[in-house]
Parts: sequence; structure tokens; C-alpha cells
Amino acid sequence: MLVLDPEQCLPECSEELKQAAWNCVKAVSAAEALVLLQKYELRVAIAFISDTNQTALAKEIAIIQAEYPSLHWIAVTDSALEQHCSWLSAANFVDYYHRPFDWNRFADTLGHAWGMAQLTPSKGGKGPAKVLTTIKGEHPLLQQLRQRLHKFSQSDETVLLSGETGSGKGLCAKTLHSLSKRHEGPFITVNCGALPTGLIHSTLFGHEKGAFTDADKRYIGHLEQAHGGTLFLDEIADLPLDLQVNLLHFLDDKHIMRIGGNAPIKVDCRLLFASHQDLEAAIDEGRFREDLYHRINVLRLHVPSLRQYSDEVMLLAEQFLLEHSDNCTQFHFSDEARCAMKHYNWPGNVRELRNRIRRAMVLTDDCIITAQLLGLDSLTANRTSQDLARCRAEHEAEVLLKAISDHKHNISAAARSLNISRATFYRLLKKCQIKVP
Ligand SMILES: Nc1ncnc2c1ncn2[C@@H]1O[C@H](COP(=O)(O)OP(=O)(O)OP(=O)(O)O)[C@@H](O)[C@H]1O
Repeated sequence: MLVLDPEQCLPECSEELKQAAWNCVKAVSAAEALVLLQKYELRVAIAFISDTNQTALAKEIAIIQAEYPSLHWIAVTDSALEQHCSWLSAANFVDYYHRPFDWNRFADTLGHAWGMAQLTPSKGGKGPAKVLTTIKGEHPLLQQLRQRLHKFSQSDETVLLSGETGSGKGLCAKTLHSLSKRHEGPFITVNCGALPTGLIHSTLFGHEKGAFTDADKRYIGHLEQAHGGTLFLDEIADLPLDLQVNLLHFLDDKHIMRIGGNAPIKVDCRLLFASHQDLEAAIDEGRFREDLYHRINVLRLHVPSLRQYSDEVMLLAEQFLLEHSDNCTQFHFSDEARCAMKHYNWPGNVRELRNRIRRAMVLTDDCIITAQLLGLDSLTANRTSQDLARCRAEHEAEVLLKAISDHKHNISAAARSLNISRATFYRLLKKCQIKVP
């Protein structure tokens, strides 16, 4: 679901949306929404409309609708609906709500919009052939990656993705789904390292009402949520051993049992796995089951690190500059910035490249992206790798703190702004020894 919220008045229902298993991405402008629509298969959109933004928003939504006519829109307003009625109906909104509203009715409308969207052929949205443009770069390693993605997407077998952090494992998993016959179904990502201890079993497999003390209603787990689509289990090495057994059983017979349930339920989903840990080492240390490893290691996809295709850094950098521009501002790199980017070793891979550029674009006063704004000015050939690691850590801490303050300590929003998951955000906070209340 796309949430278009130019005034960033976070919806009070965001927690409910999460509970109801909606995967939401947030945009504050049409430009940002269009980038997200290129990246994700979004079928439903909520627009937050105020008295002051309605004229601008009407134009923004018209731009998005021209490109993505199959997106189904629902409006949420703070003011009397009559003021907005005419343009909302002209813009083909499925429904509109005045805050505060009844969540259950709203949830029904969302479900209805989703159902309608499923019946509408997605025009302008990304079809399978278009999706591979998300993996940018022409280096032979990337061409080989694209070929593999095409091949593996035609199979229903599990795929084990490996590669350094930020190299694009998540992007490849999403691409595998988008190119597959399951692309109309859900794509669900679960970071096994971020699941709350004690609730991992129920989060993955679901539970019945009354199955345990806090189970006041039935919960459909991630495996079931992914029925008809793909479940991407990231950081699989972090899954506790007892659940590794359950997962192995699921891979063998494609049935799950909710906690407290008494009948197995057939679930049809493809599983993709990723880890940036060495799974063979985890087996030796007794942290990962060997039988599960052999079961998931059927198709293997290694995502190269950015320094393996460093000739393409500038190509990617220019694309990101364009992607994050607002269409009217002409940003460009200084010669010294180009040189620094070519010589840096990018330990955080494409994610780091993207984030350094985003930060520099915010900080620049004259649209010129300098090495200093990228945080790469102190790079010289005779620095040691230890110095590079220190520079990176300092820069990372700075970016995290800025994101936290920009988003008023809302960690989900801060993580989204940096294009990383909450789990990764927390991991980086821990690494940089930043404490958040
Ligand atoms: N070749 C590429 N072209 C364009 N964007 C890329 C490419 N590779 C990675 N990215 C972008 O880099 C960012 C990080 O990618 P992603 O989250 O998939 O990494 P990851 O390997 O899953 O990281 P982690 O292990 O930390 O979860 C994303 O914004 C992704 O879209």
C-alpha cells in the first residue's frame, strides 16, 4: 500500500495497518511515490488531505494516476468531506474518510479496494519485463546476476541469497518475486534477527484465539500471509534451532499448524532465504541445522559487492541523483567528488552509496555534490583500512542521528527515510553505540 502524506501527519492507524498485515510505503510527494511505484507492486493508496494541501495534492495524484491507473485510492481528511467531494469523486477515489473514523469500516474499505485492484489489470505498473531495470549497472557480474534472476524466477524452488550487507539481496528477492508467476500474489519480507523472542513461532506460523495468555484473537502468521506469493526470510541464520525444525517440516510438506490449532493448513508460497553470515560456519558452531541448510541451498545466488564492480559506481551514482531529485533541481557531482567515489571501497555497498548521495543532496546549498558533502573528502590513498572503517562509522552515526532528529524520534520513519529496515536501523544504532529512548 502507498501512503501519500505530504504533511507528514502520521496516521493514527499505522499500527493497525501493520497488525492487519498491510505492507505500507510512505511518500511525501508524487515524485517519491512514482519511485516507490517503480520499485514495489502497490495496488492500494491512501492520501492524507488537508485544507491547505488539497489543490497541490489533486495535481500530484493526477500525475500518479496517469501513470498508474490501476492504483485504488482512499482519502483521509481532517476537515468536512463536502469541501473535497467534487474532486475526490472526479479523481475516482474508492472511498473517503473523515478523522476520527471507525477502524473496522476503514479496514473493510481497504480490503475492498485491494479486491478491486486484483481484478484490474495493472497498466503502467511494472510488468515482469520491466522489473529488471531495478538492478542497475552493466558490469558482467550484474549481467550474470540478471540472467540468474530471470532463470531462478521461472522455478518455484527455494533460493539462498548471499552477499554483503547493502549489496542488494532484498532487491534481488523482490525481483525474483516480481518476475515469477506469483507476481500478483503477496511478497512478504521477514527479518529473522528482528523477530521478538518468544513470539517468533507465532509470528511465522500464526496462532488461534486463546492459544496462550495474550492470544485474544486469531493471528495469521507470515507463512500464511504469503499464500499465493513469496516469503523472503532474511538473516535466516538468526532463526532459533527449534523453529528451524518447523521450517524444515513446512518445506517438506507445505502445511503449517497455527499454535493452538488442531488441523494442518495447506500453504502455497515460495520461500527465499538470505544471510550475510557464513552458514557453513554456523553449522560448525551448532547454530544452524545441516539438514535445513541442504534443503534451502538448492539454487544459490551471490550478490556481488559494489567494489567488485567499482567501474559502475558513477553510473549508479548518477541514477540515484536523478531518482532523488524533485524534477526541477539540477544536481551534479564535482570532479573531486567523482574521483573520491571511484576510489572509495564502499563497505556498505549500494546502500551506502545511495545514502551518502541522499544526505549530500539535502546538505548542498548550490546543487553541487562535493566530496566533502559526501563525507569522502578525507580519503587519500595512504589512509589505512582502519581509517576507512573509522570514517564510515563516524559518518554512519551522523546519518543515523540526523534521521532520528528529522523524524522526531520515530524509528520506523527514520529507517524508511534511509531505505533500511527497522531491524537494520537498530543494529546500526547498537553498532554506533547510539542510545534511543
Ligand atoms: N544494482 C543495484 N541497482 C540499484 N539499486 C541497488 C542495486 N543494488 C542494491 N541497490 C539498492 O541498495 C539498497 C540496499 O539493498 P538491499 O536492502 O536489497 O540490500 P541487502 O543486501 O538486502 O542488505 P542487508 O543485508 O543489510 O539487509 C536498496 O535501496 C537497493 O534498492
